Amino acid sequence: MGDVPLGLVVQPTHSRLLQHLPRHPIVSLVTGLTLAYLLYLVLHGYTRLAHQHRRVHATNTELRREIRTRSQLQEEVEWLARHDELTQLPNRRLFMETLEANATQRPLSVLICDVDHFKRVNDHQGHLIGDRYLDQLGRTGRRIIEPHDGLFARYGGEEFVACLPQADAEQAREIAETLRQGLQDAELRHHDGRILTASIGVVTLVDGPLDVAVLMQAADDALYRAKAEGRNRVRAAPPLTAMENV
Ligand SMILES: Nc1nc2c(ncn2[C@@H]2O[C@H](COP(=O)(O)OP(=O)(O)OP(=O)(O)O)[C@@H](O)[C@H]2O)c(=O)[nH]1
Repeated sequence: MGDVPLGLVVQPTHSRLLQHLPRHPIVSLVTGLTLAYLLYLVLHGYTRLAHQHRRVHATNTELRREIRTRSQLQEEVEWLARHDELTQLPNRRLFMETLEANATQRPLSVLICDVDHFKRVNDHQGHLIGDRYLDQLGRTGRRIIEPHDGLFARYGGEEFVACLPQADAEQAREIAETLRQGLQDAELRHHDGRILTASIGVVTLVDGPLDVAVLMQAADDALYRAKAEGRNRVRAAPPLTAMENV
């Protein structure tokens, strides 16, 4: 007191301390265990969720890959339905569809081109060389026909066809002659050194409705004449008008 500082010392007695210990240690234990269990549940749930998330992600990736593969296959199937695998050219089906799509175009010309004595190539040089020749003839034909807004297609075997919307009889004949010359200039040779050639039949629908069978028959007749008259030449059918085309 006065200048002497006043100090206060608290010293609980042993019995007092015992009074503040939990009265029910079992309650504390259960609470602790419950909390630990809840923590375990939370952690376990989180781990399971993370695992499921990874699985869903992997399944999604796999699904996306599968969809990509299927749509590529689908595109391939659709392409093959309208193209020739050997030459990559449009096939007969696409050619026919193109004709139908141009049903109202006048004039509308068609060429049929048949390789001369092609059997000899297969017989003397083998089918593989024959295939390679068809491929090269296809490329040449495409290069010549497409700039005229035409479609060059493989009709089957060693026969090719071209659809030339808007080409009149004179133009179609000129294009056919360019094609014949171009195929010859490709310089594909028979076993004896002779150059491989082709014969071409041409027809033009001038007016009247399109009858595909009539048009193709007329082109075929012209081709037959080209063959009969010595091959390696172009022959044109008389232009088809409404009168002839019925
Ligand atoms: N290598 C090969 N040959 C084919 C293919 N398609 C058809 N050919 C062959 O083409 C030949 C056609 O022969 P032909 O119809 O007798 O006609 P050509 O020998 O060309 O005689 P002409 O038409 O009368 O000038 C056959 O030998 C067929 O096997 C093909 O995809 N690849």
